[in-house]
Amino acid sequence: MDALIKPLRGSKPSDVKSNNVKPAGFSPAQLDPSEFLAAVQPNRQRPSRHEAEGAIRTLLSYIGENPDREGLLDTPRRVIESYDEIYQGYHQCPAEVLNRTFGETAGYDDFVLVRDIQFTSQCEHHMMPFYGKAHIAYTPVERVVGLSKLARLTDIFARRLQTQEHMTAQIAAAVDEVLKPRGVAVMIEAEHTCMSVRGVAKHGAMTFTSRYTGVFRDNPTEQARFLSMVRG
Ligand SMILES: Nc1nc2c(ncn2[C@@H]2O[C@H](COP(=O)(O)OP(=O)(O)OP(=O)(O)O)[C@@H](O)[C@H]2O)c(=O)[nH]1
Ligand SMILES: [Zn+2]
Repeated sequence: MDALIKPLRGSKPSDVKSNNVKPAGFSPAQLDPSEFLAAVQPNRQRPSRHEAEGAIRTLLSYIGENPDREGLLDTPRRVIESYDEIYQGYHQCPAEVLNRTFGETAGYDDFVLVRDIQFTSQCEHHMMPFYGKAHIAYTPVERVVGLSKLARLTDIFARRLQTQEHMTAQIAAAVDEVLKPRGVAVMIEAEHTCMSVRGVAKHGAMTFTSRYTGVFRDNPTEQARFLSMVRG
């Protein structure tokens, strides 16, 4: 558990010398929560910022551009800065945000649902955005977590290269592992730009994924209540 509470990496995204980051491989059968939370592989050499900006110059040349023309001179810097932002989840610890809980709940024992948590993530196949809403419910045992922390948790996993299935499972595993509730339900609905602005080019197609544990998995009534509240 200690390893989950500590930040995944000690370094900031802007550090020049630090370990490389890489999402763990995912197979749907992989149910060990610690696997979901250990999302980075330490001890890999991370390229310097200068090298990363050089890679963007290479890409600019590849698409047929002149990286030395005035309008593109600062583009490699901007792109790497935007990468630091949209991939900052590799440097944040899911367990840390869920650690602060409150015990004065006057015996509240129903589930807590935070619906419509908007997020943007990046698909790991094309490095293109997918975006939508996450709905997260859990049935607390004595202590509850601050509501904003479920949104922060969503962002931590969204700000990594993802598949929607992996992100759904990771959120559920993190809540399960850290809060140890009676059950967790996570549903994500999202549009993938790799499917709308390129390739098959189907605008508006929405993908739904869900993951249930504990009472939401075992009790059809709880699952139905969750679904009806998510649908509003
Ligand atoms: N299951 C899953 N698939 C995804 C996700 N994001 C993107 N994909 C899909 O990943 C697949 C990659 O397929 P490939 O055939 O390897 O790549 P591609 O030639 O670019 O595929 P097309 O998108 O069909 O042009 C595509 O079908 C994408 O729609 C996701 O979150 N989950
Ligand atoms: Zn994609």
